[in-house]
Amino acid sequence: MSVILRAEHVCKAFGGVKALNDVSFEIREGEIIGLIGPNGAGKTTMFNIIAGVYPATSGNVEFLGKNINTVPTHNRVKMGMARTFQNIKLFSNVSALENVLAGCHNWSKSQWLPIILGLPKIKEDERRSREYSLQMLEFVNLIEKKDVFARNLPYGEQRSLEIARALAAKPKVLLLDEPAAGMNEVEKDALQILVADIREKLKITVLIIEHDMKVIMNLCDRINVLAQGEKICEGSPQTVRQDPKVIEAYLGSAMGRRDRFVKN
Ligand SMILES: Nc1ncnc2c1ncn2[C@@H]1O[C@H](COP(=O)(O)OP(=O)(O)OP(=O)(O)O)[C@@H](O)[C@H]1O
Repeated sequence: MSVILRAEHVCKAFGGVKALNDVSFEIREGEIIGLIGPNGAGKTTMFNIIAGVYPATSGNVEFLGKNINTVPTHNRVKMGMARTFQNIKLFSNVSALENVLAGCHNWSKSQWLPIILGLPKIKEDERRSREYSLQMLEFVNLIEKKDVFARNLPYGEQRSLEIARALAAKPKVLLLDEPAAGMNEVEKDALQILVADIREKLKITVLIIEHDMKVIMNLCDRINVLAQGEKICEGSPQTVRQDPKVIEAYLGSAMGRRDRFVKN
């Protein structure tokens, strides 16, 4: 399996706060990789650097063998990177289908002038975008809700819709930022099946930030653990679960988290 995404010696400082210090890891094609750590560990900062929200202070990010340090976010999407957000960012006053359609824009060639002119090529593009969006809604089990406004969907379905919109971009890598946050146990089980299907059926590589240890341990091939901006462990769920540094980091940040590692 070839390396699809690589972070090399990434550092990020926000004023005096060192959010990331010399963090390196790589993701191979077809893997589901976890990025975990206690609150403030630097997970979202790492995600934002990978997605191009802001640059690293130093270090490199490579995607598909190319250094992307200076590639803007929208071009990373075009290259094959899509993400969801910790706080859901849907267009709340439009339908589920229209939300997913918005995710197709990076490969659909539709532009406003040809649409107004009603050119046949654009009609064909629109038809393909709509067809693909419906397929993605079906994939995340929301086809019945295609005409429902995003804001009227239950929380778990809003998260699924966000995933469908990211999938509509036809990514090679999907970045999921705390997809299980706020979900009940039934929704979490469905999420695990969905993420496994994204890898198996759509052949998309996944990087996932998640606080829910059961979800992470069940899904991931390998896990990278951050604490206070540094990578303290990398390995299989089994390795990470038993690593004293990991247990210590979680214990240090919130008493009781150790139980979650030991039991799950
Ligand atoms: N834009 C910013 N400006 C200043 N400091 C920031 C900024 N973003 C993050 N930080 C700081 O960087 C550190 C890492 O934050 P980050 O959000 O990456 O952690 P996290 O692991 O995602 O935490 P959580 O699990 O709570 O979401 C924290 O100390 C945070 O306060």
